[in-house]
Amino acid sequence: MAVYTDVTEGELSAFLQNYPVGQLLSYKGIAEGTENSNFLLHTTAGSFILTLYEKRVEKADLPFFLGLMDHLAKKGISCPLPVHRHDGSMIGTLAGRPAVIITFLEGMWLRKPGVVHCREVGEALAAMHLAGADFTMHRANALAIDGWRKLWEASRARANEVEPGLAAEVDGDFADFERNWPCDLPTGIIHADLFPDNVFFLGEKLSGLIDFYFACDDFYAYDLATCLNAWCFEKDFSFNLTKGTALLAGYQSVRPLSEAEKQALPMLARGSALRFMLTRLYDWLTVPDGGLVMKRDPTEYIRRIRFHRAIGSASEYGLK
Ligand SMILES: Nc1ncnc2c1ncn2[C@@H]1O[C@H](COP(=O)(O)OP(=O)(O)OP(=O)(O)O)[C@@H](O)[C@H]1O
Ligand SMILES: N[C@@H](CCO)C(=O)O
Repeated sequence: MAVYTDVTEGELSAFLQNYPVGQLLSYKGIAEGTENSNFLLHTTAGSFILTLYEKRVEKADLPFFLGLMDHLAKKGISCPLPVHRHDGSMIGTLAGRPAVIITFLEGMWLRKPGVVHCREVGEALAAMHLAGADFTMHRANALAIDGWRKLWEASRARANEVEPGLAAEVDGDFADFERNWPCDLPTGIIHADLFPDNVFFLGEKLSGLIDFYFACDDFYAYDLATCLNAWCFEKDFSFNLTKGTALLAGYQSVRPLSEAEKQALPMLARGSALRFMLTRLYDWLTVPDGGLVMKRDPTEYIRRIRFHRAIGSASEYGLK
C-alpha cells in the first residue's frame, strides 16, 4: 500500500481551512500509486484527492506540474484541476510534506484495454499535446538519454543477473542511440508516463488523464511511442497490430505526424522501452523486497526493446 505518510483527522481539518472545499466528511488512503501518498477526501463541497509528495518528486518541480494541470484543465483537457488556496497558491504543507488538493475524476483505469480504448488514448494524447503548446513553463526531461545513462551505470554490473547477456545488449543500444537518436522533431509538453493506470474510462469513453509527475518538454512522437509500448503489447509480449493501428489513427486524427516523426518512430519506441526497462531494473536491483514501493518487472521491457530493434518502418506498428 502506497500511503507513506499518515495524516490525522485534526491536522487534515485544519489544513482544509485554507481551501474553498467545505468541511471534511471522511477520508481514506488510496493503495494504488507508488510515488506519493494519496487520499480520497469527501467534503461538503464534493470529492477531492489529497496528495502528499514524498521524496521521489522534486519540490522545485511542483509549480510546473500543477501549473500544467491547471493550464490543460482550463483548455478543456479532462485532467485534475489543482484547487487554489484562499491565498491564491496551490501548494501547502501537511505532515511535513508538500501537499496539494486536486479535483476528483470519475472513471477507472483498465487492466485489459481494448482496441477502442487505444484509439481514445491516441486522440487524448494528441489533444493534450496541442493544448500544452502555449503553456509557458518548461521542464527538461530528467529521463532522457543522460538520465538513462546514469541509471545504466548504477545497474550494469548486475544486469546479467536479471537476464543473461543484458549488459552487452544494452551497451549496443546506447551506441546506436548516440549515432541515430533524432534531434530535430516537433517538441513541446509531453505526459511521459501515459500508461493504462494513468487513464480513466467510463465504459468506452476516456474520462480523464492523471499523474503528470513525469511531464516535461520532449518530442511529441516520443510520448506517442511510449503509448505504443504501454498500450499495444499483450501479456505474451506480442505486439497487437490492431491496437497499434487504432492508437496511431486516433492520434493522427487530431495531430497528423510529420514524415520525420514517422521515420523516427521505431527509434523512439526503442528508446522509450529502454527508459522504462532501466527505471524498472534500477528499482529491481536497489529497492528492498517487501517494502512499500511496488517493483515492476524489467523483463517485459527487454522484450519490447528487442521487438523494436527488428522494426524496419513505422508501418509495422500500423501507421498509415
Ligand atoms: N484526480 C483523481 N481523481 C480520481 N482518482 C485519482 C485522482 N488522482 C489520483 N487518483 C487515484 O490515486 C491513484 C494514484 O494516483 P497517481 O497515479 O497520481 O499516484 P502516484 O503515487 O504518482 O503513482 P504512480 O506514479 O506510480 O502511478 C490512482 O490510481 C487513482 O486511483
Ligand atoms: N509507468 C511506469 C511506472 C511509474 O511511472 C512503469 O510502468 O514502469
